[in-house]
Amino acid sequence: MNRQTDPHSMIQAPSGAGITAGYMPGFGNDFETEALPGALPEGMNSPQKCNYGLYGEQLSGTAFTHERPERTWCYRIRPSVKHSGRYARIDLPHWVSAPHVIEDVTSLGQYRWDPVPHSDADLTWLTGMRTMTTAGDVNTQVGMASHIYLVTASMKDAYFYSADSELLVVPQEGRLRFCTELGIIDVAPQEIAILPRGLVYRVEVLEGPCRGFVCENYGQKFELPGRGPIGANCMANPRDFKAPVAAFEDREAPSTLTIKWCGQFHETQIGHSPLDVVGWHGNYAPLKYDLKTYCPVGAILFDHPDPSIFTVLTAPSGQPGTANIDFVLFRERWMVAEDTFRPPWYHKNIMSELMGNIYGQYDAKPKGFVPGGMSLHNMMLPHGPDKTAFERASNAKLEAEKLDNTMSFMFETRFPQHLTRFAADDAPLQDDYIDCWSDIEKKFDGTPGRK
Ligand SMILES: O=C(O)Cc1cc(O)ccc1O
Ligand SMILES: [Fe+2]
Repeated sequence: MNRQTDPHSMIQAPSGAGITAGYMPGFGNDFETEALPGALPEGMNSPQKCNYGLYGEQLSGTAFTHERPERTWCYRIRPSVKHSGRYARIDLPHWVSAPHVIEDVTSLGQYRWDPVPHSDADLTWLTGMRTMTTAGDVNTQVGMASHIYLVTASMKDAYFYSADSELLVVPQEGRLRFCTELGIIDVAPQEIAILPRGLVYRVEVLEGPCRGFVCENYGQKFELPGRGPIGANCMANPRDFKAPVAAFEDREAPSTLTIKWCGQFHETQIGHSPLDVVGWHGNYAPLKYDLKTYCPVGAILFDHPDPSIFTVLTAPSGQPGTANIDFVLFRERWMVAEDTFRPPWYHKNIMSELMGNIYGQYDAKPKGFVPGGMSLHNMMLPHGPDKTAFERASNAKLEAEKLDNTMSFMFETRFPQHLTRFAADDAPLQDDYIDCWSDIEKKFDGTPGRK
């Protein structure tokens, strides 16, 4: 075991070979991992004294009485209560929580934004978060918020956790490192990270500038969708999700811990790094997932299935089949359906659809929906292919065609999404978006026959 001498570095298990992220496969597994041999007690959770003088501490992500509890036992250098214990309210005006309905902002509409540009400012994970929409209510743990992050600076002696939410991070540009209590997760575009509620972490820039999307889930955790008749394979496979191996910092340094709690931000001071968990076991852990391992299943003869066929993760709302949030991925795939209008159909949906483009071109919108850009088709508002996509798809010679150079996603929630002031006024809203449908022509002339 190598002990790093750089006070900012982490001791890494099991190789000690420096700062690299190591992972264990599986979604919802009961993991166990230790950065020093014997850090985990054998066969029990609360020995009278722990090895190495560690403190045992449980992080509960579900009620104690939940029928399938999600919790992790941490063995750490100091218990988490060892901070100043005084919380001072701070302002992060761009990170907004539901309910947040602004009187003079109209959320009813079809909206699309160009990528939010970077600025010259040094922005961290906390100061670079820009809320676009909110839905539901953070206080009752229902709904979500969508954010864009613009991050150019690492957090230094600064840590964060959200008591309000689980964060689903979808990078579009740059590479980020999440140094968490339970280990290190690195993410790049075409990967995602899931950071559970209550987990403390610091975010570092590995390669900047970084831009991406965040779905802040106020409700029940994301889980893998039941695959029903599809069976046990394809879509997202559990083994492709990776939890980090234990890694810890033994570092004395005056530090700040920021907590998001009921939509407000509070700071407290701490004299050491809180990333001091030497070993842990349990099933409540951060994860990463490579979106390129998502195996899409689709129509192999005719017609266009509902986009739920592309669900990567779903966060239940308590009403079966009606998610608080579905995370849906539109990636490269073959289009083979015969005598079929292949792009998404025109539709209205009770769910609210917020989309982001990770790279390439989306089939329903060949122009205008660009990488880093977002769109919102809110509850029960009609949308569908633009004029160009419609004409092309209804006249194309239907051969097997590979949809290449495409990766977009959707955060789809059962709740209407409300625009923030930033989304309405500051972000690059495309005022002419709805014109993409304006010259769709009337083809009906009363005579039968396909036109
Ligand atoms: O609106 C969208 O582009 C997303 C979407 C895609 C699709 O294939 C079917 C329905 C749907 O809402
Ligand atoms: Fe849609």
